[in-house]
Amino acid sequence: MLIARRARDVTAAEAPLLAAGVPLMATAVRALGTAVAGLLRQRCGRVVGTSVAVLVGSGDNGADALLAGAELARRGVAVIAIRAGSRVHDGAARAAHRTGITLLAPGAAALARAARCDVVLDGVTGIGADGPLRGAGLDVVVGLLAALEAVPRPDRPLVVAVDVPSGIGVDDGTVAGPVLGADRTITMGTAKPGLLLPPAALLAGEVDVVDLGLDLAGAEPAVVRLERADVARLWPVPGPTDHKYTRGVLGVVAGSTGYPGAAVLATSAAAPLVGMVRFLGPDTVVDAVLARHPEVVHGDGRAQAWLVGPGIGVDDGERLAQVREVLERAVAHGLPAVVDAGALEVLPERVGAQVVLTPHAGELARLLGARGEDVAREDVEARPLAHLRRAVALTGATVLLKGAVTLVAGPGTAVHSQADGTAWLATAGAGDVLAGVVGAALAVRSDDVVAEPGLAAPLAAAAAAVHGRAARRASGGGPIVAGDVARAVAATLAEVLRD
Ligand SMILES: NC(=O)C1=CN([C@@H]2O[C@H](COP(=O)(O)OP(=O)(O)OC[C@H]3O[C@@H](n4cnc5c(N)ncnc54)[C@H](OP(=O)(O)O)[C@@H]3O)[C@@H](O)[C@H]2O)[C@@H](O)CC1
Ligand SMILES: [K+]
Repeated sequence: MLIARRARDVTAAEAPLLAAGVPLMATAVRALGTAVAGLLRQRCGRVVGTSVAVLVGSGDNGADALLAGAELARRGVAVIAIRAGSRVHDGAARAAHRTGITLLAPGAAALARAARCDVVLDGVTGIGADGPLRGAGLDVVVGLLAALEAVPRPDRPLVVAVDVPSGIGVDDGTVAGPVLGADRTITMGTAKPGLLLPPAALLAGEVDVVDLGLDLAGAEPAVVRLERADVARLWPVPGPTDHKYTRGVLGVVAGSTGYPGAAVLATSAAAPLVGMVRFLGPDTVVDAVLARHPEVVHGDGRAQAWLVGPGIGVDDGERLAQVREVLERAVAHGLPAVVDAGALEVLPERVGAQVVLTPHAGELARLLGARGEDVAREDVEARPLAHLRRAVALTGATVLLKGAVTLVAGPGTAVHSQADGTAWLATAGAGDVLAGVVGAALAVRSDDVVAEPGLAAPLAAAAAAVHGRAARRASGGGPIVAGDVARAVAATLAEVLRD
C-alpha cells in the first residue's frame, strides 16, 4: 500500500534521524542520481554526454537537486544549474562548483537552454514551501513553461520532480499557481498527499518513494493507494463448498430504452465476478443483456447487493420510480448498494456507509447542489477531496469520485486514491463498467460490509483498481471501447489474485 503523510509528519519523523547524524540528504541525492541516470539511459541510450538542467530553490529541496546534478556531472553528464530562489544551500553550491557546474541567473537564455536538455530536475521547492510559487521560483517555472512551448513535443526534456512538483499543495493536492508537470516524482521517505490527490496528482507523473528509514508509525495516513497485493487481500476466492448464492448475488437496475448499452456493460463487468447477476429493466434492455449474457437472471428477488442507475437519466421518471423502490428496500435491509448516474437523484436523505455513490465531478456538484450547496463542476475539480468529504458528511454514504485519479472515502475511513487506468479509459460507458465492478466487490463481501460498513470504501477502491488495470490490459497502449474493458475484467482479477 502506498501511504501518503503530511509535510509536518515527515519533518517530525526526519528530526530524530538528523539529530543522530543520519545522512538523509545523501540517501535522497543517491536515489535521485540513480533515477535520473536510468531515465537518461532510457531516453538517450547512455548517460555520458547527455544533458540535465537543475532548477535550484533556496532550501534543502534545491540542495537535493543540485547535489544530484553534481553527481551526474561526475558521471559525464553536461549539467546546467539555474537559480530559482533567493539563495543556494552552501554545501550544495560548493559541490556543484567542484564539478565545474556554474549557477546561472534565471534569464531567458538559460531557460531556453534548459528547455533543450534531456532531463530537467525540479528542485525549486519541496515540503518546506508555503503556498503556490512566488518570487524567483515562480519566474523560473513560468519562464521555463514558455520556453518549452518553443520546443517540439518529442524533443522536450523529461521532467523529474524532487520530492514534489514545486508549487503544488503538498498536503491538499491543490494547484493554485503555475507548476512544471513532471514525468516522474522521486519523493523522499514517504508519499505526500499532493502526489495522490488531484489535481496536483495529475502533475506528478510516476511516483517513486525513496526509503529514508523514517519511523512514521505514529503519523496518521493522509491518503492511501491500494497496490496489487492489497486488492488481492480484499477480494475473496471461492472455496470448494461455495455455490452461486454463497458467492454473492448482485441485483442490477440499469439501462433504459435510450441507453440500453449501459446495462449490458455493467452486467458484463459484474457477471464473471459474482455468483449470479439478477437484472431488472425494460423488456428491450433485458433482451440486450440476455443476448450478451444468457447467465443473467431476469426478475426481482433476493440479492446480497444492488447496483442501481447506469443508463438511467435524471429525468427518466418511470425508471427512477423502480430505482427508488429497490434502493429504499436495500437501505431498509442494510444491504450494500451502488448508486450511479440518474439514481443519485433519488438517493434517500441519509444512508449508511454500505451505500456507495459513484459520481463524476459534475454529478457530485449536482448532488451537493441538491443539498443546498452552491457548487459547480469546476469547484469539484479544483478541490475534489474537500467536496467528496462534504458529500460524505451530508449523505452518510461512501463516495467514489471517479476521474483520472479516483478518490474514495466513507464516514471516518481513510481516503483512497486509485490511478490504475490509462488516459484511453476516457470513453463512453467506462463508468458503467466501473459501477458493475464496484457492485460485484460489494456483493461478494456483503456479509462483511453489513457487519462493518466502513469496509465499503476499501472495496470500492479495490474495484476501481481492478477497473483501471482492466483498461490498461485491454488498451495495451492504444484505443479501447468500454466493452473491451468489461471483457478484460475477469482476466485482470485472475492476474491480481495469481501474482
Ligand atoms: N532535512 C533533510 O535532511 C532532508 C530534506 N529533504 C529535502 O528537503 C526538502 C525540504 O527542505 P526545506 O525544509 O529546506 O524546504 P524547501 O521545500 O526546500 O523550500 C524552502 C525554501 O523555499 C522558499 N520558498 C518557500 N515557499 C516558497 C514559495 N511558495 N515559492 C517559492 N519559494 C518558496 C523559501 O526560501 P526563500 O523564499 O526564503 O528564498 C524557503 O526557505 C524536502 O522537500 C526534500 O526535498 C529530503 O532530501 C530528506 C532529507
Ligand atoms: K520540487
